[in-house]
Amino acid sequence: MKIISANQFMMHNRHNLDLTQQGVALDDTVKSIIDKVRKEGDNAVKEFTELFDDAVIDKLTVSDSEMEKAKNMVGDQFVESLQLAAKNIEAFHRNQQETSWFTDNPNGITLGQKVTPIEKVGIYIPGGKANYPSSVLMNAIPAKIAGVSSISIATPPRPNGSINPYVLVAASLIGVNRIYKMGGAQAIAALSYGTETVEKVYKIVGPGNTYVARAKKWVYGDVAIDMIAGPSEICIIADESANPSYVAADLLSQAEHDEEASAICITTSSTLANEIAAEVTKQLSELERREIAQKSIQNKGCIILANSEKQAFDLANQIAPEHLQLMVSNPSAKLSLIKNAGAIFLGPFSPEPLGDYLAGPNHTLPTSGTAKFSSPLGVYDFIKRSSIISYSKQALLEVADTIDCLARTEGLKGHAMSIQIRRDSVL
Ligand SMILES: NC(=O)c1ccc[n+]([C@@H]2O[C@H](COP(=O)([O-])OP(=O)(O)OC[C@H]3O[C@@H](n4cnc5c(N)ncnc54)[C@H](O)[C@@H]3O)[C@@H](O)[C@H]2O)c1
Ligand SMILES: N[C@H](CO)Cc1c[nH]c[nH+]1
Ligand SMILES: [Zn+2]
Repeated sequence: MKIISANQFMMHNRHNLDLTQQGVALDDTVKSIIDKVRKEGDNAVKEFTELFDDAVIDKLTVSDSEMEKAKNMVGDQFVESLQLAAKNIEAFHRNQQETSWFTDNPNGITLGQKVTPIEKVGIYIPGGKANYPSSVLMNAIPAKIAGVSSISIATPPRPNGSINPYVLVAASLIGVNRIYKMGGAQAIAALSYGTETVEKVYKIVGPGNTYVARAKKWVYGDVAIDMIAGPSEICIIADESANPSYVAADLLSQAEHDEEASAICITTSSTLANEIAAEVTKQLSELERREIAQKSIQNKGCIILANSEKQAFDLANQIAPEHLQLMVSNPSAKLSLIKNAGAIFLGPFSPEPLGDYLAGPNHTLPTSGTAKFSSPLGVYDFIKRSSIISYSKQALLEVADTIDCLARTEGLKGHAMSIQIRRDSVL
């Protein structure tokens, strides 16, 4: 793993931003997939599924018998683990529930905000390079708590046309309405615009690779999206108190997701930097997904040698990583230095995978620097708010002249008339 200075990192990043050709090619691919699915519906989805997932699909939906078969394929330990994770995720997300509120004033004015669940939601569950039953829990549980009545899952099929049984069992545990065998940009397009089989949804949530993340960006506006939740990222700020083997393991935990994943460590200690680099090499050789992790470490991984603690935190805020681990002494005292991160893990015994599976907070998190303005997925992503305004006759008469003045100033006589007609009818 390369060790570079903060300046080298900044230069490299600037250089990377200039490499827009890659982004343009990705956009062209994604846009052409979306257009074809809009025009040709199911047939296009099936064509892309054959091309990208190597699977020939007859029916796009998972049948009841496939669900039953999946339940017989998974072991008790998995189901028990899933149940414990679900319990923690539900308990955490219940705190995010929002309710309608109304303010009643004595002069006949009632104002308020009505909270309504979004009716139809599509959840993308990745499935290209790994299987993510945990993402089913992370996305479907907050949707259920919010009261979404129609939940559709889209996830890519395996080459034999089936869906991973662990994903199906997780979906059955939470109770979703339908599961579609489709992945990538074609799934995002089908959920956004509908096809003969796929029901159009109002909002799409869930993580995915660069094709999925980019497709969500392109359909935004025709449907809502949660955020850009693309290839996984971890940034670890470590000081001399950190155990290099823990740091290396945590970096690799995210590198193994995808060649496009990013694993970065920032430290002021060159001794620690060398120890972490050596550990990464050692632990890489023990990984099953060695090739993916190795490419990710080569492409996007680095250890940055900062010249001060302030520079370390400034850099982390600039990167705005999906996951930020503080492997420093007294980590909670440093929380106030962090402005941008999807999830923050404090101390040596709060490693990132704890959050991926079990702790309770959501693992669907903003990537690519979007933690500067986005939050983790939550119950709040599955609701919308409507304002409530109710005035009595008397209350309206008292403000009629004020509204009249403002409306006429804007040159909107129709607005003024709407008030005047009421005032004149009661005077
Ligand atoms: N940010 C988060 O919250 C979060 C959470 C979990 C996982 N992730 C990320 O999700 C991603 C999962 O990726 P994955 O690949 O395993 O599954 P995926 O389901 O996201 O992607 C697989 C799909 O990508 C499409 N695809 C692949 N190659 C293509 C090509 N050349 N042209 C067009 N389309 C192509 C195919 O349609 C395929 O079905 C990883 O990057 C992981 O790090 C992120
Ligand atoms: N680390 C991923 C989010 O970037 C979530 C995940 C699911 N399973 C394992 N990891
Ligand atoms: Zn992970």
